[in-house]
Formats: sequence, C-alpha cells, structure tokens
Amino acid sequence: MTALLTIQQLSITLQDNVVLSELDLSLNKGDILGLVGASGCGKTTLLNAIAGFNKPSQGKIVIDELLLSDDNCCVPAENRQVGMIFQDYALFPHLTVHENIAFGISKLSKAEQNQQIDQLLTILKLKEYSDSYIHQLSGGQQQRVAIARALAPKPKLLLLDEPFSNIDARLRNELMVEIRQLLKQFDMTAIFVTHNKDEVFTFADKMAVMAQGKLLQFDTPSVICQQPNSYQVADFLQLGSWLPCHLDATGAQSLLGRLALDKKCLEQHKLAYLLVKPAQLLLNTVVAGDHLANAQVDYISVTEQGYHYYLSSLDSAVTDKALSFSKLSLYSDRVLSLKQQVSVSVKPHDFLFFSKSN
Ligand SMILES: Nc1ncnc2c1ncn2[C@@H]1O[C@H](COP(=O)(O)OP(=O)(O)OP(=O)(O)O)[C@@H](O)[C@H]1O
Repeated sequence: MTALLTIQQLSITLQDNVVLSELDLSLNKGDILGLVGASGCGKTTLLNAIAGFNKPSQGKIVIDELLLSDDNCCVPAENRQVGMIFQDYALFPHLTVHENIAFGISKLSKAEQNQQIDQLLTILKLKEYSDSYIHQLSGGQQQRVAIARALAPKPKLLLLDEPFSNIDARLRNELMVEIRQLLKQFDMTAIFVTHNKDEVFTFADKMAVMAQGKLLQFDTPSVICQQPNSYQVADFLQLGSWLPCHLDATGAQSLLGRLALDKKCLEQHKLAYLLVKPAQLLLNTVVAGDHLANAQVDYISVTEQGYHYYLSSLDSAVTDKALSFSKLSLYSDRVLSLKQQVSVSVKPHDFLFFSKSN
C-alpha cells in the first residue's frame, strides 16, 4: 500500500531553537494517528509543518505522492489539501453553522455548496442547527461544526490539535467513538494531538510518542503499551511502576526478592528498572520467617478495581540504596492501613527491564 503521508528526516529550527529533529513518520490512507508527548516537545510544531504554517529547515513532507516540502520547495498552506481543527475550533461567531461550513468552499457554485453542506449536516447530525449561531450550540455540536467545516473542502489529511480538551469528561468518550466512526466513514487520514493517552487508545489506530523534538516510538497503541521501547516511553505513558534491580548472570535482585530470568532478558546493565504493572504484583500474607515484610503503604484510594495503594520499600530492608523504590502501584480488595507493613512479590512474567539512559 502506498503511504498517504510520508515525513522523512524532518527538522525545524525556530529562533535558533531546534524544535523538531530528524523525524520520520508514515501513515496509510484512513489511519488515525494519536500524537502524544510532554508539553513543549514539538507536537503543534509538527502539525503546523504538515499544514504549511511553518517552514522546515530540513527534510521532506509528501502527501498522496505530492511533494509539499523539501530543501527546494514549500507548497503554501492553502494548496496542501490539509484540514486543521484547532483546540478552540476557531469558528466564526458572526456566521451561522451553514455559513461556517461554506467558508472553505466558496469557489464552488451555490448549488454545489448547498448539496455538500446538506450532506455533511446530515451525517454530522446537525441539520436542525443549520441556521443557528455558534454560541447557540453545545461544545460537542461546535466540535462537529468544526469537523464539517474542515471536511467540506475534501482534504486528504485532517489535523486536530487537542480536539477533546474542551469537552465535558462525561461526554468525551461518547464523542470520541462517534467522531472516530465518522472519520472512518470518510476513510479520512487524521493526526490528532492529545495529552491524554486514554484518548489515543479510544480514538487512534497508530500512536506516536515524542520527546524533545524527537520521535521515540511509533506503532499501534497496543504494541506500545505491551512493548514500550524505552524507559522514557513507558514512564511518560505511565505504563506501570518502576522496581530497581541489579541484573547479573543468573537473574535479577530486587528488594521484592530474586527474579529468575530467561536468557533473552539477560543484559549487562548493573542497575536496571523493571516495569511492573499492578496485576504483576502479589500481596502476600506476612508470616515471620516466610514472607517477611518488604514494603509499606504510603497512599490509599478507592477505585472501581478495588483499593489502590502506593507502596515504598521499607528502610529496614534496604541494604543497597539503589534498589529502594517508591510509588509501587498495587490494587487489592484487602483493606490495608497507612504505614502498614506488607510483603509483596513479583509474579513471574515476561520481564521488561530498562535502563534510564536509553
Ligand atoms: N515561533 C516560535 N519561536 C521559537 N520557539 C518556538 C516557537 N513556537 C514554538 N516554539 C518552541 O518550540 C517548542 C515546541 O513547541 P510546541 O508548541 O510545538 O510544543 P507542544 O508539544 O505542542 O506543546 P504543548 O503540548 O504544550 O502544546 C517549545 O519549546 C516552544 O517554546
């Protein structure tokens, strides 16, 4: 399959500040990509570069086999067939819903405009609001108008900057599912920026994790969740807690006991961090001589999955400071109290170790 969007070695420097650095990315037609990363890592700058609002210092952007930007050319934004939806939707308050959608297709005849707008209003369930002004609509309806306005000129790619951040948390999930179905109906390729990884899992087919202008990992959300490629990715996405371990030739030593490793886990790091998901921890009954206490409860909250505890290593158990841990996340139906000493072990599983420096 030919890629709809190809980005190669894209770098952008703004006022002597390297904001994007040698970024490669490729999307097939109909793919929805969720772009995540800490504030200031360059997500909006990447969208702006694709839309044609800023000029790369290096690299190539190709959409549907058309070269939009390289060292020698930079196609202006209005000729790129890229639609953009901003966080605040940027709708015109003095125009009706119909007029807002018509804005980008004014070159078409009135009859063609009306036919296209009618079709969009029907699909987006906005028909009865055609003559309403923007302030008369709910947040979700305004968002649908913004989508209709962006889709009207039939873009090849749709860019959405934090599209769900202004939507009430209760409605957000419902709206995400609805808009995803809509984009799929149009076979629309889209990139959306978010600060919320759960939005990526609901809305996207692919996920890109960025840090400091670089792409750390690009894959499906489930692969990234199961196989993060670095400490930074797992830590940013909060995929589990960290248990420091000393790796040696036969296993890993932690304050929660010794872990037997199979051969492929063996690496030569002296100190490594095991990514532990709550379901991989076992809360044992403390019995002197058998399961000795090795952690204490620092924090308790009530959740749908039972009590949520944060545990830290017991000072008395720490002989090697490098192995001490804090904020080990554990869910249990058992009632524990603050500062209670407990015994926790790690269930055997496909261990994922990371070094902080990679
Ligand atoms: N016009 C500009 N001139 C100089 N530096 C800029 C300019 N625009 C953005 N930057 C810098 O580029 C970096 C990336 O900014 P960008 O807005 O792309 O980040 P972001 O990941 O979208 O952040 P956020 O999640 O907070 O919206 C930031 O350090 C920002 O200060």
